Amino acid sequence: VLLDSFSALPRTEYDFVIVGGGNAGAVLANRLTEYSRWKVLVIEAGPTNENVFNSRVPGLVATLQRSPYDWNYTTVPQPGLNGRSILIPRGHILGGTSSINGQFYTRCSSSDYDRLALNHLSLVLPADESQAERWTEPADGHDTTGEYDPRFHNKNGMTYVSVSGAPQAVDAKVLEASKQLGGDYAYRLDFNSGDSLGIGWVQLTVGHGERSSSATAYLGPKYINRSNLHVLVGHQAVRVLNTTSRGGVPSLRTVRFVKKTEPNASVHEVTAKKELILSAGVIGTAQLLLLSGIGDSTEVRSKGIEPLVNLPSVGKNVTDQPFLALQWGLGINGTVTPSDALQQQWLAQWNETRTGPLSSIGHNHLGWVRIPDESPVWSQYEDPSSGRNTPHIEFAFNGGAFHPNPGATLTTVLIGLQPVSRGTLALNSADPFEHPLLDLAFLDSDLDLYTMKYAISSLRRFFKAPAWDDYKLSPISPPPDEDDEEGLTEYLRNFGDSAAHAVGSAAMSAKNAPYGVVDPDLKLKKATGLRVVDASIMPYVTAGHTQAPVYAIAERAADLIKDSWK
Ligand SMILES: Cc1cc2nc3c(=O)[nH]c(=O)nc-3n(C[C@H](O)[C@H](O)[C@H](O)COP(=O)(O)OP(=O)(O)OC[C@H]3O[C@@H](n4cnc5c(N)ncnc54)[C@H](O)[C@@H]3O)c2cc1C
Repeated sequence: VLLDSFSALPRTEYDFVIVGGGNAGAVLANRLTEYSRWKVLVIEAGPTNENVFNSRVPGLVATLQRSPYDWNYTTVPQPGLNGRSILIPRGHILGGTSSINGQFYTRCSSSDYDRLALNHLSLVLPADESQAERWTEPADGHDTTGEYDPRFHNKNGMTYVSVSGAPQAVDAKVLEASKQLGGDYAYRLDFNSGDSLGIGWVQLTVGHGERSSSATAYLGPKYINRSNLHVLVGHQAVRVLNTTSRGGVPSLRTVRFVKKTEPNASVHEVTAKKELILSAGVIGTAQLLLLSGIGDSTEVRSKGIEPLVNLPSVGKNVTDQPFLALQWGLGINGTVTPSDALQQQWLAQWNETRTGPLSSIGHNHLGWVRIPDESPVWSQYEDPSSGRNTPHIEFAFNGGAFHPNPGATLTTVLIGLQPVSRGTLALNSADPFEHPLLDLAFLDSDLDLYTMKYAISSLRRFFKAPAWDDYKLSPISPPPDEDDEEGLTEYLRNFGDSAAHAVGSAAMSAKNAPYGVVDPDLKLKKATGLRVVDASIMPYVTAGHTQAPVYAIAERAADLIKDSWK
């Protein structure tokens, strides 16, 4: 049941209280209320996703950033980006970041999951993740034979996943170049099969032309209206409280929260009889832990907060992937430049039939490449990837127009998938409404710089395939040549950005490890009553986009929680 005021809550004790109705939180809300005797409350800071039109239309994704549905975080000045501060979006809406993200569905590699599989959190690809997936046909209903491998997909899960339903002229070029070059660029029938290397068709969390988020899938009408589920939107958790009077191991089952629009009005508290679950995301979860005195005791005390659990790893180890967009002009006649009139036409088509360019996101292929084993870089650095089926870099191609003719420009996105730079999240102050200090340490490591340079040169090699000849591609604001090491470094520092895949601020570690925030069963170390389930628990970023791994973690966590209490 969706609620927007504390006074509408019938009780202040629930079996489970989940902070954050985001990508992971919505999964838990659904799975834990499958037991009708368990009463579950979700506290979500953002508004409901219902009737947020731009979140429903896949192709309007860019309009959700810097909107009321985005927390609008900014990093501190990044030395690796020549002192620039960059925007870090996060979903501030039911469904969390799955309601505002790019909708790419990338499971990453099977060895990424093996590496996450510390003891109990044994994620099996695709078993755990596939509970999330509801494979469906693309919006345009085209024949998808040869565009994915049905052996790896599940039609009976929750979140719609489909290949793109809006073809572009550039698609044929990408495939032809892949065929001509082979090797690193060979066609991969399905990069969500556990082996992701090569170039293949994108898979998107889109069903019947609409975004499928954790909110539309796991909190759709037949779930959110369960009488044992209350979803309180517009309320922000500000502190976790210790309810043990006896001293000793803290019991962290009570959470304090306020209505976002009236932060100085009443402060409310609810208690979980069984567990309090933090699913507030890589930024929200770590900030809430620190605000509660859970973190490095000296650091929290310096902000005027009484230390509660000394866990110095809270807010450390934050890992995000560097990103670079490069544009290429086409030296041919007959290209299409998207205009307002075209956009209106596309919108009308979407409104009428849920088809057309806005039923997709502009990227129809992704490429996944490894830095070769014989690269001299490996004599200096350890390979940060989880295994030999795992890429170091990703390319995405956006052809600029959904038309028989190509767009006037081709945009390529490059991502360094396995960064070794590690950042931090720290409190700015004890005020829960002040954004934390977010330092993602982009391009601090020389290996991360090398990886991005490798991505640029690999992309240039791809564009040397004869398939591209008749497009007469010319780079717009191009990076310097390969042999200009310093110029390339400067270019990356001036134009590098975030892929928005941060993880690791409340990382999982082995049970008796002297570092880490949660045990492999995702319970907070040195306390009882509290689990963390979201992207913050990932000690490494998986080699791809992070929503599919978050679904897998949340589904697995739901099973662990059910096993503990049923
Ligand atoms: C712009 C963008 C594009 C992306 N594109 C892709 C993509 O195409 N494919 C992909 O796989 N991944 C993508 N990602 C990453 C991916 O979506 C996220 O890693 C993932 O969804 C995170 O899930 P989560 O459950 O950890 O957090 P979230 O989904 O962010 O959930 C956290 C929830 O907690 C709420 N919250 C936070 N603090 C509080 C508090 N104190 N009290 C109450 N509620 C609180 C938030 O409002 C939010 O709803 C993208 C990310 C961004 C930002």
